[in-house]
Amino acid sequence: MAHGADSEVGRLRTVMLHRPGPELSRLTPRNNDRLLFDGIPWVARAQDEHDAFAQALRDRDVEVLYLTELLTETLTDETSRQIAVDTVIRGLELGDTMRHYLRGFLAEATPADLTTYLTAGIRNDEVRGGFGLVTSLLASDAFLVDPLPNLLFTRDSSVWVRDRVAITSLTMPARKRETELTELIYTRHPRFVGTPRIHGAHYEHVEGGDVLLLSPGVVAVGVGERTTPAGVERIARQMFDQDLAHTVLAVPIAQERATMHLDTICTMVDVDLMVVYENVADSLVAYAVTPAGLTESPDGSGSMLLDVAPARPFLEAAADAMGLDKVHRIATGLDPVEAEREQWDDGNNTLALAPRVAVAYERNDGTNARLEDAGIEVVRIAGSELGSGRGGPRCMSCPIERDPL
Ligand SMILES: NC(=O)NCCC[C@H](N)C(=O)O
Repeated sequence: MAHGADSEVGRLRTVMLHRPGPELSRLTPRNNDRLLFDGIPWVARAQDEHDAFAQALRDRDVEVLYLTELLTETLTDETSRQIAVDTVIRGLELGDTMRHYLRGFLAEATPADLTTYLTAGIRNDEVRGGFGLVTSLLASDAFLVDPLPNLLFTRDSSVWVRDRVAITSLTMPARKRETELTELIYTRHPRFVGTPRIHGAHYEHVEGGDVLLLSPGVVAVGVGERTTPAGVERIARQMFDQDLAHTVLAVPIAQERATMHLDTICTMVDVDLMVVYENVADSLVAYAVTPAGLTESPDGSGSMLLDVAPARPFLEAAADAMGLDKVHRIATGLDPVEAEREQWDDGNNTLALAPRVAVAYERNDGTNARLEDAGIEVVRIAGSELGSGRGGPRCMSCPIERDPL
């Protein structure tokens, strides 16, 4: 396959990252909660940490694509620019006077500048026209176009399942605009034109951090703060319909910030081995969803029926669906307090580069030691600043191509 992935651990060939940029400088103690950061990152250090992450991937022969470079290349095309501008000025903060001004202003911007406006946003005191009620009444540092600091977490705004890409449907208002950018890239960038797509931002909520490709044909989807039950139902039907999966495991997770996505609780480091947050490992369950034929309707069209098995322990249900005797697990921490600390700091959120080789934040000593005890090669990266948005190596990466298992 030209692009795509059918597992979490097949050799990683191509990945999309986002190097943190001016959008991070928009964070203040007044807006960081709304913008889903737990602190105010030191931007230059975050960039250094991210560059080291990208270099660690390149050192392993992984092709690193940057979201903003793909976007800028996409925006060299006039129709793409038009779509991007039309979409961003739909924002309801603008009012028609400012909308009219920004339409003209953004249409004149270079592709690189337009990328910056789309990602770093536009503050009220940065515009040079469109003055009126909106500019007068909004605070000078209010955003006319919100910044997207969570673009860093490319995992969530799109996900490849075999040779298709799913544009996801993000839940949190601060992140919704991210999929306007991924959709534009996957629809109009020459590298991706014609790529078959599933799901979409207009559908029920599904975020990429909740989607784990356990093995070819078996997909686990977390259901919690971000992905809804209806979202899993929607994406499961599409995956069955297009032969992308034979089993979807719907895995309820606590609707809390610490466990916002399934990949904050567990990630795969080998074909039959996961690192799992020990404090919840024994209580995680899964509902196995499988296709159960089509209903007949009078007009001859059918819709797919789903069989939903009763809840079972997650790792048992996973092993059965994957055709394995057992899925083994490595604990984030044996001591519950260490486990809680390292889970919070994304110790579970590893990015496999190949079976038994995984990138992890260096700070999670206990978890990394356990991974190494189990024979996993741990590629350590710094994440003191990157982690302030609550995401680790898996969250910060969207695999575009992995070798099939
Ligand atoms: N897959 C992930 O767990 N992504 C991390 C997303 C962090 C981001 N600040 C958010 O709250 O959405």
